[in-house]
Amino acid sequence: MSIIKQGIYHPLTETTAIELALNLSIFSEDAKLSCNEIGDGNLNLVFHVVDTHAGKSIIIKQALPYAKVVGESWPLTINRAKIEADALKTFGRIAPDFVPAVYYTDDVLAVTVMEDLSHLLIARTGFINGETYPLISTHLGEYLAKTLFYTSDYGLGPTRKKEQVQQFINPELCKITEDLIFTDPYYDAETNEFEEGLRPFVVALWRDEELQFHVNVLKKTFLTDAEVLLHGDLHTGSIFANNSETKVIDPEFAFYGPAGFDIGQVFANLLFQVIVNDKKRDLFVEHIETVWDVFKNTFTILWETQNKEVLAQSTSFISYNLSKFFADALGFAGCELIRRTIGLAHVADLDGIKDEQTRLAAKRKSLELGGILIKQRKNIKDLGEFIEIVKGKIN
Ligand SMILES: Nc1ncnc2c1ncn2[C@@H]1O[C@H](COP(=O)(O)OP(=O)(O)O)[C@@H](O)[C@H]1O
Ligand SMILES: CSC[C@H]1O[C@H](OP(=O)(O)O)[C@H](O)[C@@H]1O
Repeated sequence: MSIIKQGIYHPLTETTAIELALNLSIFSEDAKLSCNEIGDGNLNLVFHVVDTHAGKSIIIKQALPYAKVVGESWPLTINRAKIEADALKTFGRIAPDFVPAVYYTDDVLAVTVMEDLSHLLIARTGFINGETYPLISTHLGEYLAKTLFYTSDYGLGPTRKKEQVQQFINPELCKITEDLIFTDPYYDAETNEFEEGLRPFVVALWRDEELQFHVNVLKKTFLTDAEVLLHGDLHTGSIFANNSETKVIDPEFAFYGPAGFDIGQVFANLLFQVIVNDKKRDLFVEHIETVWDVFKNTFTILWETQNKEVLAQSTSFISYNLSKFFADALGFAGCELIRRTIGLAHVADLDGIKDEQTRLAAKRKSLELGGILIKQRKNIKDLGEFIEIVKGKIN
């Protein structure tokens, strides 16, 4: 008898996840499946279902009706599973090399069944273990250029674009970002978490009116600039990699926002390695340079060859757009550095440093660099100047 209740949402267990997998005809009827719940993110359940005999496996991801990291006291729409599945399909059509295949979705169960990427490692974990993934920045530059161009008015045309804006309305997940990235770190909010050794720097940050003005401006950009379909949470914990492949997962925060947001999150999460990884610092600086160079070159080619807007193809207009994306990206990178240091959701790059003084020094650099990028973003004229500022702050 089936133990999956039809037409009703309920959280899966390892047993019911196997039953669901068998019902999908991905495995043979007599397959002996094993299943482990492997979710280590803040929000969802992730089941790894394996048929060892046939050498086949899948991932079943399910949204819970609350944020897993906090519990049932933080209710959260399960519609995020549909947003994530739709975004994976959209980005998968645009940049198939960099996105896991989606095999099946169920909006009632809030389930997405997708390609198992277990042969790769989460990039943040790989970096902390000493990997540098030589192709990751080339791949991310191409992924960003394609997804951000082909979902814009210029790549999609204004009518299709408006339909997609509607499809990806995602207020509850956006509100998390609005609070955790653009609001809570800048006052004494309950959600903040930081070590006492940082308190004098955090209090100074709460009193910094110039910083708050610029964060307000960046938040307004995030709230109002519906430029492109964003991944919306593009940190190195949302990227699987090895030395030849890169795959971007977990776009449940997808919505139409400013292109610089995804680019800035990539910059910031590479900057954490620039800050903490003394031995391989230069390689991570090069990764940041490569992300921007590949993004800029690929985006420019797409703009010049695929543009749906007759009048948009002037050098001055592409240059205007790239300058806006760059300045926004620097500001959003600054916000990500600060919120991952003192806000609710931290990063293992910083928190995993065992020695207290080394850890506090790294966190101070993250806060200082974040503040500079937020305040100076419009004065930093190019990539070279950005890198000079980073090196000046870190060394
Ligand atoms: N397609 C996949 N293949 C293999 N493992 C995956 C896959 N998707 C997610 N995982 C595993 O589950 C973890 C949590 O997934 P993620 O999508 O980041 O969840 P959350 O939305 O809760 O942050 C990842 O860190 C990874 O270990
Ligand atoms: C309560 S959500 C906090 C934080 O978690 C999300 O990350 P992930 O789903 O990758 O674990 C996102 O970054 C949110 O800001």
